[in-house]
Amino acid sequence: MAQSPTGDNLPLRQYSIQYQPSPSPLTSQASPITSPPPESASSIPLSQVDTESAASLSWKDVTVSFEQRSSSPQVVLDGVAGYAEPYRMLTIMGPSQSGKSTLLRALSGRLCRKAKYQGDIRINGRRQQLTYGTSTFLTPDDEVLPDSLTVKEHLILSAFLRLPSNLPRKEKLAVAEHVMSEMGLTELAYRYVRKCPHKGISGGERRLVNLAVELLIGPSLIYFDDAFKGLEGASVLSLLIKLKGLARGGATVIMCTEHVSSQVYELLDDLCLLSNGKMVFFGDNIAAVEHFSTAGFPCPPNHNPSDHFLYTIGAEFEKLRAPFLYHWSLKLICLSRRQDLFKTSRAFYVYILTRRTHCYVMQKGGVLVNRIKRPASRSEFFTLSYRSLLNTTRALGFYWIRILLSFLYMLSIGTIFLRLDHSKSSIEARAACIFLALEGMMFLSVGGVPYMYNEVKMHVREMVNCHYGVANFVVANSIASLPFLLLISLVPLCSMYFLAGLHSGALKFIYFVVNLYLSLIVSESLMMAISCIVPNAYTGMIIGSCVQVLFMLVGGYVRHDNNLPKAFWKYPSSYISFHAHSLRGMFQNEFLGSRYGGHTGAYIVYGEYNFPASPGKWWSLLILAGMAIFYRTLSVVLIRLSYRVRSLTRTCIATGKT
Ligand SMILES: Nc1ncnc2c1ncn2[C@@H]1O[C@H](COP(=O)(O)OP(=O)(O)OP(=O)(O)O)[C@@H](O)[C@H]1O
Repeated sequence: MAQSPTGDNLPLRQYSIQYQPSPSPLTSQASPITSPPPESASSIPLSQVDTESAASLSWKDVTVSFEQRSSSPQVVLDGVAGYAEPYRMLTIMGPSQSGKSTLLRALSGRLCRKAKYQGDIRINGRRQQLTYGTSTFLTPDDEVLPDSLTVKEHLILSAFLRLPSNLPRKEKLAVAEHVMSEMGLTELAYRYVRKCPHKGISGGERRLVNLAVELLIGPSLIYFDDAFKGLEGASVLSLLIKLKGLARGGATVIMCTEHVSSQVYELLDDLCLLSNGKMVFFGDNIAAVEHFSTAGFPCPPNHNPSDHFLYTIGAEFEKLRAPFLYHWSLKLICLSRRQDLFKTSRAFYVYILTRRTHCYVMQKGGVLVNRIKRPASRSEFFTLSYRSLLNTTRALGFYWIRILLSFLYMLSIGTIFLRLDHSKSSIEARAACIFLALEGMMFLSVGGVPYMYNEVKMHVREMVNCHYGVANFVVANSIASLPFLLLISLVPLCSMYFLAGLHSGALKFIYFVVNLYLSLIVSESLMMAISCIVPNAYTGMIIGSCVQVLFMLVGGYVRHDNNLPKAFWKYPSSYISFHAHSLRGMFQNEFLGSRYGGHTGAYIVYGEYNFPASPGKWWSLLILAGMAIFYRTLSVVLIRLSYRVRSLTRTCIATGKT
C-alpha cells in the first residue's frame, strides 16, 4: 500500500493493485474441513494489519425487517453474524431475495428509513460512524456516468470533487492518473464513458470506471452490491482481480453476488452464504465445499460449487426438485439433511463470535483513522459547474438539437405570420403568434427530462457516498444551463420577431427576450423538480408534458381569465401557472401603448383578452424569477426527501443504540 505524496499529515492513501493469482485453492492440498473451520492459512494475522487505516468489521445478531401494510413485518435478516477483515475479500452469496443486499446496506449504514434494524455492528471493535472517505458503496443499479466526458476527464473532475481542497492541483491530477493506471484504464483515457461501439467503453469497463472514481479517496471499506450483475466472463474476472488486488492492498472488500463461475469461485476469499435471511455458512471458499459435503450435500465432481450451494439452499429449488423426487421417503431424507445444514450454521456463529472478540483486542485503539477532509464547498461548486457545463456543451441532443429545433419552429411561426400590419384583423394573429411562440418553446423543455434525470441520478449516487451537497449540485446545474437558455431564447426568437413584424421598439424586443428567457428558466426548473421524483425518464416526460399542458390551459389565452371556473382552474391553477404570468407580460408588452384597427392596447389586453390589469409587465418578470428560484429550491428539497439515505445503522454504530 503506497502512501500518497500529499505531504502534511493527510491520511490519504492510494491502492496499489498488483494482484498475483495464487495457485487454485480448490486444487491445492486442502485439509479436511470440520465445523467450525480452522483459521484460514491465507488470512493475515490481525497483529500484522496496518491499524492506521485498516478496518475490521464485525457484526452479530443483525436483524432487519420491513413493515408490511397488510401482514406482520417481513423479517429479511434474522440474527446474522460475521466479520470482514482487511486484506481479505468477503463475498456474500445466496439465492435471490435471500437478504444479501440488505445485509450489505446494513453493514454500510445505508439502510432505508423503512427498515427496522437491530444488531451490533462494530468497526475495529467500536461502534463508530463511517466518516467521509472511510467507505464507499457501489451498486450497478446506480451506475450513471456523465456520458459526454472521457474516462480521463471524469476521473480528474471526480478527483477535484472528492479530494480535499488543500491538496495541490498537481497532486490531485497525480492521484487521478495513479488510479487510472492501477485500474488498467490508461488505454481508455480518451474514450467517452458512454456505451458506444466506437468511441465509448463496454459495460465491464464502465463498472471499472465507477470503481476507480470511488478509489480516488482511498476508502478502507469497499462495499459492492451485485458486483457482477450484467457482466460476462472476461469482465467478471477482470473486475474480481481488481477487487482482490484492492483487498491485498489493505482494503476490506465486501461484495455480494448471486453466484459465480467455478473459475471465479476459486479466486474468492471468504464466503457468507445466506438463505432466506439466515446464515448458512461463513468461512473460506474451500471450507464451504467441505461443509456442504459433511452435511450430506457433496458437490459433484466438475460441478460449479457456487451453483451447487444455490441449488442446495435455495427455497425455490425445493419446488423444482419435488417432481423429480418420486419417492416421498427420499424427499424427506433430503429435507431433513437440509435442516442439518442449517443447524451447523450455529457452530459457525459461535466461531465467528470468538473471532470477532479477537478483532476487538487486536485493533490498536479501535478507531478508523483513514479520514480525509471534504473539499471546500466553493471548490465543489466550481467543479460541479464546470462538469455540468462540459457535459451540456457536448450533449448534442439536449441543447444543440433543441436550439436547431427552436430555430426551425420560430422560423415556421415567423413565416406563417409574415409581416403583420396594424389592422383590426392583425390583433388575433399577433395574439396567436405570441401564444404559439411561447408555448412551443416552453414545451420543448420536456425533451430535457432524460438528461436531467440522469444528472440527478448521478448526483444521488455521489451523495450516497457523501461527496457533495444537494444545494451545490442544483445551483451548479442551474448556472450551467443559463448560457444555453439564453441562446435558445435569442437565436430562434430573432427569426420570428422580425419576420412576423411584432412591436418594433428596442425596449419591447428586449422585454420579449427577457420574458422568454425567464419563462424557459422556470420551465427548465420545473422539469428538474419533476426529474427528482420520477422512477424513470419516460414517466418524467409524460408528467412534464401533462403539467405544461395544464399550465397552458389556464394561461389566459385558451380560456379567458374571467371565464375560468373558480374552483381549481382559477384558484390556484391560474396563479401558479407561469404560462399565465409570462403570457400576460408578453401581451402587455406587445399591445399597450399602440393602436390596432382603432382599438387601444389597453382595450385589447384587458377588455378583449381579459387579462387582469395588475401586476404590470415588469412585475411579471419578477414573479417568473421568483418561480425559477422556487422550483430550484423545490428540487433541493425533493432530492433530499426522496433519496434520503439516512444512515440508520450509522447512527446505531455511533451511538450504540440497538
Ligand atoms: N426497501 C424495502 N422495502 C420493503 N422490502 C424490502 C426492501 N428492500 C428489500 N426488501 C425485501 O427484502 C428481501 C430481500 O431483499 P434483498 O434485496 O436484500 O435480497 P437479495 O438477496 O439481495 O436479492 P437479489 O439477489 O434479487 O438482489 C426481499 O424480499 C425484498 O422484497
